[in-house]
Order: sequence, then C-alpha cells, then structure tokens
Amino acid sequence: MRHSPVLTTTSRQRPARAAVFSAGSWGTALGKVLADTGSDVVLHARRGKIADGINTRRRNPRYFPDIELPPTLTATTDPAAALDGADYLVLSIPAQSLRNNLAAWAPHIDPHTVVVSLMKGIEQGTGKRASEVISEVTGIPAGRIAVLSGPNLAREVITGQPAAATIACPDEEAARRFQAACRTPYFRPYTTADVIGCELGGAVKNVIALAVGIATGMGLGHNTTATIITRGLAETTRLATALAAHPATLAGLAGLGDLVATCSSPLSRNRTFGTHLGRGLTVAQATATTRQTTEGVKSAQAILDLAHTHDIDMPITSVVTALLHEKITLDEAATVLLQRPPKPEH
Ligand SMILES: NC(=O)C1=CN([C@@H]2O[C@H](COP(=O)(O)OP(=O)(O)OC[C@H]3O[C@@H](n4cnc5c(N)ncnc54)[C@H](O)[C@@H]3O)[C@@H](O)[C@H]2O)C=CC1
Ligand SMILES: O=C(CO)COP(=O)(O)O
Repeated sequence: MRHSPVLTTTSRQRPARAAVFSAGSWGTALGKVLADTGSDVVLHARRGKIADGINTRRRNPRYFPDIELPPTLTATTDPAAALDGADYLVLSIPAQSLRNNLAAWAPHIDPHTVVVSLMKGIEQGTGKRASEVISEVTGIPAGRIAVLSGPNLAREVITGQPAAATIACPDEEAARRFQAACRTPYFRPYTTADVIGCELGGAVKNVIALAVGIATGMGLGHNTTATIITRGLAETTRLATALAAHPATLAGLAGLGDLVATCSSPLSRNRTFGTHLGRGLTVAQATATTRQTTEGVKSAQAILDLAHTHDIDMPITSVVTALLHEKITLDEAATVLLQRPPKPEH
C-alpha cells in the first residue's frame, strides 16, 4: 500500500497515473483525454484481444479501430496491475455491473486512490447512484469519490472536438486535481460539490433520450422533441432537487447540456434504442441490435421507483418505463402524456 500524495501534471514531480476500468467507448475516450494531458493511463480490458490491440497497434479494435491512441495509454487484463500505484481509478462500466465487479477490484485499490465514476445509471433494486455503490462496496470516504458527467459523446471527445464536463466531489481539492488531470485544449472540465445533481442529471437524461428517440422513430418533429426535452428537464430537476441536488446543476453541463447532446445526436445509444422502438421494433428486437451499454433501458424502472419513494411526478419516465415493459403501445404513450390534467408550467 502506497501513501504518496495525489499528483497532477502541474506538480512537475511525476505524471499522474490513472487506471481506467474498462476499455469500452467512454473509458477509452476519457483515457485518451487523460493521456493527452500527460498522465500515464492504463486501461483495464476484459478481453486480451482489446488489450493487445491497444498495446501493439495503439488501437482499440472493438470500439475505435480508426483512432490512434497515444503511447502513454496502455492496457492490461490484470486488475491488480492496472491499479498498482494509481492516483485515479476511473470507472466506466455498465452501472448494473458495478457492485459485483468493484467488489473483486476493491482489494487492489491503494488507500490514496481517488475513484472517479463516469457512469450514468441507477442500480436496479436499490435505487443507488454509482457513487453510493462505490462508497458501500469499498468504504472509501465521500471526499475520495468523484463523478464526471456532461455532454460527452465518446466519439466526439476521442476525435478532439471541443467539449466540457462537470466534475463533482465533496472535496474541492480532489475535484480540482482531477480537473487538472483531464483538462486539454479540447476538453474543459468544471468543478462542483453537487454529486447528486450530476449523477441524477446523467442517469435521467438517458430515459428522456429514449423518449426523444421513440418520438423521432414515430416520425414526429422538433416541436415534439423540444417539448420532451424541456418537460424532461423539469421532471429531472424535480427528482434531483427533492434528493438535495442544486437546481443550477440541472441547468448546467451535467443536466441541460447532456440532455441536449444525447437527445440530439444519432451517436447516442439511448436515443437510437428509442428510435428502434418508435419504428415498431419490440424491446427484444431493439436490444438485439444494440452492441453497447444503453443505461436508460436498465435504469428507467429504478429511477421511477426512486420518484415514487419521494412522491415525485415523472410522467415521461413513467411512460418510457411502461413502454419498455410493453405495458402500453406507442399510440397509448402519446395519449397518456397529452391527456394529463392541465396545470401551470411552473
Ligand atoms: N459512450 C459515451 O458516449 C458515454 C458513456 N457514458 C457512460 O459510461 C458508462 C460506460 O459506457 P460505455 O463506455 O459507453 O459503454 P460500452 O458498452 O462502450 O463499454 C462498456 C465497457 O464495460 C465492459 N463491460 C460490459 N459489461 C460488463 C460487465 N458485466 N462487467 C464488467 N465490465 C463490463 C465492456 O467490456 C466495456 O469495456 C455508462 O454508464 C455510460 O452511460 C458517459 C458518457 C459518455
Ligand atoms: O452520455 C452520453 C453523452 O454524454 C452518451 O449517451 P448514450 O449512452 O445514449 O450514448
């Protein structure tokens, strides 16, 4: 166990070391951001073929075969080797697989390592956010658990298109250090202490993106999608603020920003999944066409359960959840939303 201070590239003592679990789309893209800042980055890959591709050809053959990765970004299938001496453990796996995987990795986490969640899902059955699961599984104090969220479609980030994000951590200094560790000419992270707002903004926008995709797949236009985005933000903010989030977080990058990016982009897996449903595919058929993590599909029910527990009205989430469970048809979904009793906007 090492007890050295967390270093950044600004310290000039040694580059920060980041272990990124795993080598999927966002893990690889954020790993490149960290490497571009000067950190030594080790991606943990589940498959040897991916680790080999990264180490020998500087390519992630499954997720980004067309993108050259920097030499300071390497990969391993050995979690202990990836975590050895890591200043940061960056977690980017499906939210529903976090608890079990982290339990296996936890014994290898150094006492000074700051854990950063990139995940945008809520755990089924418990309604827990990723930072809560991390805290429960590892016992790491809240000041060493951070969240990074924002409008960050992985392919746009890995190709160096300008983007920004929010890093949330109750320990301001830890947030600032990670901000320095991933600030590049094309990636601008801000900091906040509002972990709850960041995590709920990220998780609920996936469900709203499913709704936008459904509407788009049904052939509906921009009035409809703008209405879903706006009212989606209203219900996200209701839930998040009931759970003690700051309203400004939901109006920021991790709320509105991410919602707009995800709901607008064909790169979004959640929006794409919704489009398949809107075109008439069943949930099973849409799932069969999806190769990557679609958090909204798995988190919708957990978010709705959380809303019920806190007596929060989330009509869009409710309708999307009913559609995912095939309890209502597409036509019924529109009717349910439009025929709700009239009310003031605010
Ligand atoms: N792709 C994107 O543009 C962004 C994704 N995110 C979030 O990042 C998280 C990861 O998403 P992506 O990297 O996009 O997904 P992905 O599907 O591209 O990659 C998932 C990674 O997790 C691994 N994995 C899959 N199932 C697993 C399991 N049962 N146990 C352990 N590892 C498993 C895969 O091998 C892969 O390395 C999600 O919570 C997502 O919402 C956040 C911002 C942007
Ligand atoms: O979170 C994302 C962009 O910020 C990615 O959204 P999808 O998971 O829908 O692709």
